[in-house]
Amino acid sequence: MSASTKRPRLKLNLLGSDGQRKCKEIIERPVKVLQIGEGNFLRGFVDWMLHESARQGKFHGSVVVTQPRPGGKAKLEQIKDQDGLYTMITRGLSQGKVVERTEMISIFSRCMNPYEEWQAFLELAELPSLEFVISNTTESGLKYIQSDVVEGEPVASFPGKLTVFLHQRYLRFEGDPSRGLIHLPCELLEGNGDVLRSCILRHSEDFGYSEAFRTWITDHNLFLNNLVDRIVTGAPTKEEADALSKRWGYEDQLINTAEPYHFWAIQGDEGLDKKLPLKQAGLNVHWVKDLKPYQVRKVRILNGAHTLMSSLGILHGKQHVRETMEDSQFGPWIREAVHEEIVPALDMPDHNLDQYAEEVFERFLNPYIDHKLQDIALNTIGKFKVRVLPTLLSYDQSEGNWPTRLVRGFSGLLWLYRPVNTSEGYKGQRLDGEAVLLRDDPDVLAALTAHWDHYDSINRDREQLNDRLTAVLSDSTLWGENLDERKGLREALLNEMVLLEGEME
Ligand SMILES: NC(=O)c1ccc[n+]([C@@H]2O[C@H](COP(=O)([O-])OP(=O)(O)OC[C@H]3O[C@@H](n4cnc5c(N)ncnc54)[C@H](O)[C@@H]3O)[C@@H](O)[C@H]2O)c1
Ligand SMILES: O=P(O)(O)OC[C@@H](O)[C@@H](O)[C@H](O)[C@H](O)CO
Repeated sequence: MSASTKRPRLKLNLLGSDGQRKCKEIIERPVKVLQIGEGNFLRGFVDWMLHESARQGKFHGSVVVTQPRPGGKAKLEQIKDQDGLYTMITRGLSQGKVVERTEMISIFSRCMNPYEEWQAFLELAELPSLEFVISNTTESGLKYIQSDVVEGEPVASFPGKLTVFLHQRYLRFEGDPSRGLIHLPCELLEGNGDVLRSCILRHSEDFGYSEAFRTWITDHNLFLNNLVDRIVTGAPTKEEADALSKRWGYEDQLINTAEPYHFWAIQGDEGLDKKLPLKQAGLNVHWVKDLKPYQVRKVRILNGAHTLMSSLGILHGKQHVRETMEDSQFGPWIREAVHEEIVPALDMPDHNLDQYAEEVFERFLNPYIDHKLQDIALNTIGKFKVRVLPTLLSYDQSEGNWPTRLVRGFSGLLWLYRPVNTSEGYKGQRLDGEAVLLRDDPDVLAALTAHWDHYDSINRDREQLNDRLTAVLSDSTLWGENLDERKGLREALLNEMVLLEGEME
């Protein structure tokens, strides 16, 4: 048995009288939030924010945390086992300076497994103090899955479960308009609030609930579209956790880590900050009238730069974002691509895009995070279509020519994604000849494999390359349109691909 396993588990009674008093003071507050999801992100973002606001005496409530699916109750058990406590480590660069902060988060007053405590879960719906439902169940969790409701049995899906929960509340308070809840689904889907409301309305029809209930849902519950942004990296390495445990004298199995940057844009009335006092607690939370610019800004600049650097970086043997940003050629190239090609194409002068881009670069350079290009490259064709291609196409319209860096990034992606189907999956090739596993939709990879079939990269025939490129660009199932019809694009890409071909060893 290692020394660390002998240390006691984090519990309230290990904190000393002052620590206990501070934590209890928050834990014993009335339940204001039902949280669906116990993952790293919610604990490192929303719960951390609520705790900060509570600590400042602004948010007078606590959170009941529940798990969103029948499997994976382990984390919930761990939270229960630690009296709801966990340590949050914030670290990275902020305005050029290294930040490292450790906080004890004590916002959870109860943990509940709705699949084993269905009745108790429904009883929460009857709490007069309840005001919010917050979730993050990944893109897979926030969707309508047809199901039936059986008295006394839990519904599996998150929206299905919430429908029964809201119906219980509606009945208990006899449709009182003031008892509706504020819903903040944090899943990374455009119009996440609208998606949740429509799932609930659909389930309520399936479950045979009344029209009056549906009116109460629509008129007296708020479903707020919102955009979250923070890189939450979860547990530290085992070695680091052991070292921390030694220093603290107890073991925390729920240590969470995140970057200092945090941003939450919520489409809703600023007056709601009275109920959810996050902005007034100094947190980077914005109540906005129109979420779209924030979404576009994040997807095109942050995610766009990630997608742009991933294929070209992998082709050149790079592993991580920071390493790519620190490279004397790639670093300036990415910065120029963003400032000179992505930002101008957005035409959003009032949104401090260049400043946002600089913040993004600082986040990319976070010395504590090794963000793998391979992970970012997962499903890259679909991501490129949404995160980079619209910029490339709109730049063309406004400037009348093709942006050289985005074209280079696109050619890197096309060069890497010339798949060969092997027994280990579809593989591409780096410039040094090393094989790279390509992780994308099998249909996408099969289509690309067919387009590049029998391509002879040894003899370097420009005409043959031109033919293959024509086939790939014309495949509108990949790009949403026939890109070969875009004047001059194929020629621009062809020139870049010939250069890449020349760099192959
Ligand atoms: N970690 C980050 O930096 C970060 C930043 C912004 C957004 N996000 C998004 O947040 C989501 C969760 O990330 P995380 O870091 O908390 O991961 P995590 O693995 O710690 O948590 C995932 C959570 O989603 C639930 N879940 C997974 N599949 C589900 C399904 N099919 N139905 C219902 N629930 C399901 C899990 O039970 C768990 O509660 C991801 O989709 C990610 O894109 C993460
Ligand atoms: O999470 P993905 O796979 O959709 O995209 C990869 C990254 O661009 C993404 O994880 C960002 O780091 C994140 O969106 C920052 O909030």
